[in-house]
Amino acid sequence: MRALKLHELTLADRLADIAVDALIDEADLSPKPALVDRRGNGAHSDLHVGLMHASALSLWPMFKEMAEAAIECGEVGLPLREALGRIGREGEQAMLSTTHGVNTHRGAIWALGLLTAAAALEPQSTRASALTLRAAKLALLNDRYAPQPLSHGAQVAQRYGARGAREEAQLGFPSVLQRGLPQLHKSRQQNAGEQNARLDALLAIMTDLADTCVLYRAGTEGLHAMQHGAQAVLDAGGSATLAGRRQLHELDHQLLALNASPGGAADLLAACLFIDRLDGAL
Ligand SMILES: CC(C)(COP(=O)(O)OP(=O)(O)OC[C@H]1O[C@@H](n2cnc3c(N)ncnc32)[C@H](O[C@H]2O[C@H](COP(=O)(O)OP(=O)(O)OP(=O)(O)O)[C@@H](O)[C@H]2O)[C@@H]1O)[C@@H](O)C(=O)NCCC(=O)NCCS
Ligand SMILES: Nc1ncnc2[nH]cnc12
Repeated sequence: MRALKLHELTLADRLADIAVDALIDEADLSPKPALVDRRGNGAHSDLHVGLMHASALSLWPMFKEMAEAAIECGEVGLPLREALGRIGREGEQAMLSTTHGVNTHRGAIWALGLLTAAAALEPQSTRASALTLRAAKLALLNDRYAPQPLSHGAQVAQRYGARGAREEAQLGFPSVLQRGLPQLHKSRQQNAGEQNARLDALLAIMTDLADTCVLYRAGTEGLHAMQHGAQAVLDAGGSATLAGRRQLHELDHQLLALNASPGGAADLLAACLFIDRLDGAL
């Protein structure tokens, strides 16, 4: 059989590769506070890094199908939004059957699904601001077939009036654009090293996010601990410094004690890594 050459990969193949790579890089990044990483399962009794990898890989066909739907539709509109909703729901089922029912990547399916479709629509225009604007326009469209389950996010919205994953996308991913990506670039410029730069980007996202996972598990006490603790690491010089590492260690302990897992921030770090990796890749 003839070997497949790299240039024969389709745009949809390459976007699915980049999305899955972003998820695997997020899972592997260590030490993340109270999240699953290479050290252990963080605040999750039912997760480990191998399951995060398996979950990420199970989503490759879904990301490819989302990119193909965007190429076929050719524009932001209801047909594409509803196709993404259907493909996303099927992807969630693939994820749940891989993880035996554990929600590993629901938020990531949403964020990376929108960004993958936005990139496939205009592969020559993947600058962060243009890409997130197209993704936001998609997120603002109402999928008529979306079920309205009483998700953790919906319960938290009722209880605290918090903005969740839907609003983050509809606003054009401000946590990624205004926090994660600038911090990633800043820490790289300061020669923090790639892993520390990614940790700093995660912490920057955590400083301001209304993470519905944290709110659901640990209420406003958990959210304040996450936001203030993340800011304290950055104020101490970031994860590449000794003082910053001490603060990071402290944050890990505090969040574990509160059972507060910043899963939404982890998904948005994956979105950040996806956008970063798109630069010049298509
Ligand atoms: C439009 C949807 C986002 C609707 O989903 P939902 O109503 O569920 O919205 P949220 O709960 O607000 O968010 C969904 C997931 O997004 C992550 N997230 C949380 N906060 C934010 C935030 N502020 N910004 C961005 N993203 C956020 C989070 O995902 C992570 O949490 C997972 C674990 O959470 P949970 O299930 O609560 O698990 P545990 O606490 O561990 O449970 P227990 O052990 O206690 O039982 C974690 O793995 C991360 O993934 C939220 O879960 C959208 O999802 C939707 O409509 N989907 C349907 C189909 C569709 O359209 N798909 C996309 C097409 S592009
Ligand atoms: N590394 C991680 N740990 C726990 N929940 C997550 N959701 C997405 N990534 C996660």
